[in-house]
Amino acid sequence: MTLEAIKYKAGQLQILDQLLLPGESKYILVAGVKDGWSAIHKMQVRGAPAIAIVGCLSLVVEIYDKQYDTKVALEKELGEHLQYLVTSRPTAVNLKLAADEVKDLATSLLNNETVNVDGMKQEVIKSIEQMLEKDISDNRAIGDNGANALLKGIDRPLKLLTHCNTGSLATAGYGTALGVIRSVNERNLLDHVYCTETRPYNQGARLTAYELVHDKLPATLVTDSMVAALLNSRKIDAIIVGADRVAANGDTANKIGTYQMAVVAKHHGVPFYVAAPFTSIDVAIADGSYIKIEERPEQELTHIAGQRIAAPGIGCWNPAFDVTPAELITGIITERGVLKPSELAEKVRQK
Ligand SMILES: CSC[C@H]1O[C@H](OP(=O)(O)O)[C@H](O)[C@@H]1O
Repeated sequence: MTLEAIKYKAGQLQILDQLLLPGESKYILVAGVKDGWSAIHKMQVRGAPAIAIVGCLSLVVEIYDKQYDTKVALEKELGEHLQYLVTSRPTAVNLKLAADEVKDLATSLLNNETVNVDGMKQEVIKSIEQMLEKDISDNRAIGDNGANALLKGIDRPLKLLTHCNTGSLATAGYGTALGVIRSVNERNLLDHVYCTETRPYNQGARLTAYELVHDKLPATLVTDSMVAALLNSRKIDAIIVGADRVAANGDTANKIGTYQMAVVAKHHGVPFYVAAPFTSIDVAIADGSYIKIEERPEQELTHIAGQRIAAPGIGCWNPAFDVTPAELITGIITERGVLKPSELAEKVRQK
């Protein structure tokens, strides 16, 4: 079993085809931005941070062996590729923020007369390659900050519930919400983790269960519809989920089903945490009403592994995400600490 979603070295990029998991562990080559766009759009690679890293690394693959006559030509091509890549999936903000950073770097290098075109290309490649290590270090920090928050005032093992997949298969490694669960376990204070199957793409049943079994964590798979019964019958200490886009007021877009879990958590007095790096926070939007929610093909709802499970002819609605209002969120666990939703915008501006 492998948990490395992304394999990159010196301009060569491969991704673990997550559409085949858990049955088959197969890497596919990403030979440039068209492959990158397609792999993200088809969800062969998914997860907000992983989408940003694979999108940008596909750009590195695209330009790695190319020669450019001028910095203007290089900057123009970078902008065109990045504009294309960000159309692969609309809800997670990470790829857009990463693309903006690369574009800003390219513009800065274009205007720096001490840098030639080859130097500009190498600087852009280096900045993107660094995203891999930074994501892993961010996730480790999120894990520690989250474990500290969940265990504050508690000296017994925890029962936790999570949704979708937020582990090594959604990031460059370790994970966000699943990283917190890993950090709690590293302190020998994880009693049990419950993961939802996360219909219709089944990231929980196919991917999170895969990671939990790989790590030999005490875990139980439940259906999305069991969350209320689970909180009503077993003492769950906290729910912890990931994020695809957090607005300035703390409203959070995450996998469909997250919102109703937050409502149930409120009803049962269970703390509800979002774990996300600052690369998932979009202070350019005031609240969750501005977040575009991706709608996916109905086949993802009507079929499982190519087998039809829904009556032919039935209409379908398949939003991939929903928005949890900030007032239902206990805290947002980031690499820079655990923030109340109301503290977010100021903390991000402090950069
Ligand atoms: C670590 S962010 C993971 C985030 O992304 C997932 O969505 P998808 O599988 O459609 O890319 C889900 O919302 C997770 O919380």
